[in-house]
Amino acid sequence: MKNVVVIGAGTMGNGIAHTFAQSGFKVNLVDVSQDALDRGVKTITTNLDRIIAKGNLTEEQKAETLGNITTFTELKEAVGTADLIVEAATENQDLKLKIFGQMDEFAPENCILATNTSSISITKIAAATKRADKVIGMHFMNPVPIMKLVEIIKGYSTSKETFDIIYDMSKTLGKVPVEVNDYPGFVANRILMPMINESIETLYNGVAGVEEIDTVMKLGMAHPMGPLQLADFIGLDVCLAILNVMYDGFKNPKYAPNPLLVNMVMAGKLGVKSGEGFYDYSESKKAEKVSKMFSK
Ligand SMILES: CC(=O)CC(=O)SCCNC(=O)CCNC(=O)[C@H](O)C(C)(C)COP(=O)(O)OP(=O)(O)OC[C@H]1O[C@@H](n2cnc3c(N)ncnc32)[C@H](O)[C@@H]1OP(=O)(O)O
Ligand SMILES: NC(=O)C1=CN([C@@H]2O[C@H](COP(=O)(O)OP(=O)(O)OC[C@H]3O[C@@H](n4cnc5c(N)ncnc54)[C@H](OP(=O)(O)O)[C@@H]3O)[C@@H](O)[C@H]2O)C=CC1
Repeated sequence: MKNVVVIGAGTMGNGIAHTFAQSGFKVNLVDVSQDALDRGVKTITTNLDRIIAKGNLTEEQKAETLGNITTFTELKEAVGTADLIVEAATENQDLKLKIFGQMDEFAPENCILATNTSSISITKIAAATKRADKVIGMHFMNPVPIMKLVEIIKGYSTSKETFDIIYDMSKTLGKVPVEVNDYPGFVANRILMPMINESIETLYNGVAGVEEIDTVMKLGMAHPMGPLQLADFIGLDVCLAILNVMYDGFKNPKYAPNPLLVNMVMAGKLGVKSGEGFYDYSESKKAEKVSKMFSK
C-alpha cells in the first residue's frame, strides 16, 4: 500500500497528509479550493521546519516529504490509483455521506475508505457506499504529526482484514492504534467534549474567567492546555458539531452544547483558525505578546 489520498486540507487534513508523506507514502491532497490547499501545504512546511529546528529532520528529508504531496481540487482526478483514502473534510454528516458516495464511485475496487470523523457513525457513512466492509474510522488527534493516538473504529460491517490493515498501518506511521466500537463520539470525544462543554458552562455561569478556568486545569490537573484553549485549538465549530452528534445519538441532555458555544460559532468565532475564540489570535495580539516578552 503506497498511494494515499487525503480529503480536506484543514486543521487535520494537512497534518494527516504530512504524517503519511513523511513516512514515505505518495499523498494526493484534495480540497475544494486551491487557497485551502496552499494554506495546508504552507502549514506542513512550517511544521517540517519546526522538526528541522529540533535536529530531527534534514532539509533533504523535508524536500522528499513535500515532494510526496500533490494537490488536487477535483476528487475524481485524485483517487484513480488510491490504495487508501482518508477523509478529513468538515464535520458534517450530509457532506461526508456525499463525499463517501463519490469516493466509492471513483476509487479502485480494493481501495480502503477511512474517515477521520470525530463523532459521526462509521456504520452510517459506510452505508453510503457499496463496500461497507472496506470502510473504517481512522481518528487521528490534533496536532497529528506529534500526537501518538489513533482511534481505529470498526463500523457494523467493517471486515477484520480492513481493520488489521489500518491497525498495522497506524503503527507504520509511528502511532499507537486503539480499537474502538462505533458509538457517537467513540472514546476520545465522549470523554473530552463533556469536559470542554462544562468549562464553557462554568464561564457562562460566571464562576471564573477564561484564563482562570484554563489555569485551574493546567496547573491543577497537569493538562498541557486548558479546556478553553484546547477548544480554540480544535475549532469551536468542530466542538459544537461533535456535541450535537452525541446529543442526537444518545438522546441525553448531558451532551447538549452550551448556548455560549452555539452563539460563538454563529458569530464566526471559531478559535485559532478564524483568529478569535475564547482567546484572540490576531496578528496584532501576537505582536503585543512578543513585545511583552522582550520588555521583561
Ligand atoms: C477533537 C478530536 O476529534 C480529537 C482531538 O484531536 S482532541 C485534541 C487532542 N490534542 C490535545 O489534547 C493537545 C493538547 N496540547 C498539547 O499536547 C500541547 O499543548 C502541544 C503538543 C499541542 C503543544 O505543546 P507545548 O509544549 O505547548 O508547545 P511546544 O513546546 O511548542 O510543542 C511541543 C512539541 O509539539 C510540536 N508542535 C506544537 N504545535 C504543533 C503543531 N500545530 N503541529 C505540529 N507540531 C506541533 C512542537 O514542535 C514540539 O515538538 P517536540 O516535542 O519535537 O519538541
Ligand atoms: N480539529 C480537530 O482537532 C479534529 C478534527 N477531527 C475531524 O477531522 C475532520 C476535519 O476537521 P478539521 O480539519 O478540524 O476541519 P477544518 O474546518 O479545519 O477543515 C476542513 C476542510 O475540509 C474542506 N472541505 C469541505 N468540503 C470539502 C469537500 N467536499 N472536499 C474536500 N474538502 C472539503 C474545508 O474547505 P472549506 O473551508 O472551503 O469548506 C476545509 O479546508 C472532521 O471530521 C473533524 O471532526 C478529528 C480530530 C481532531
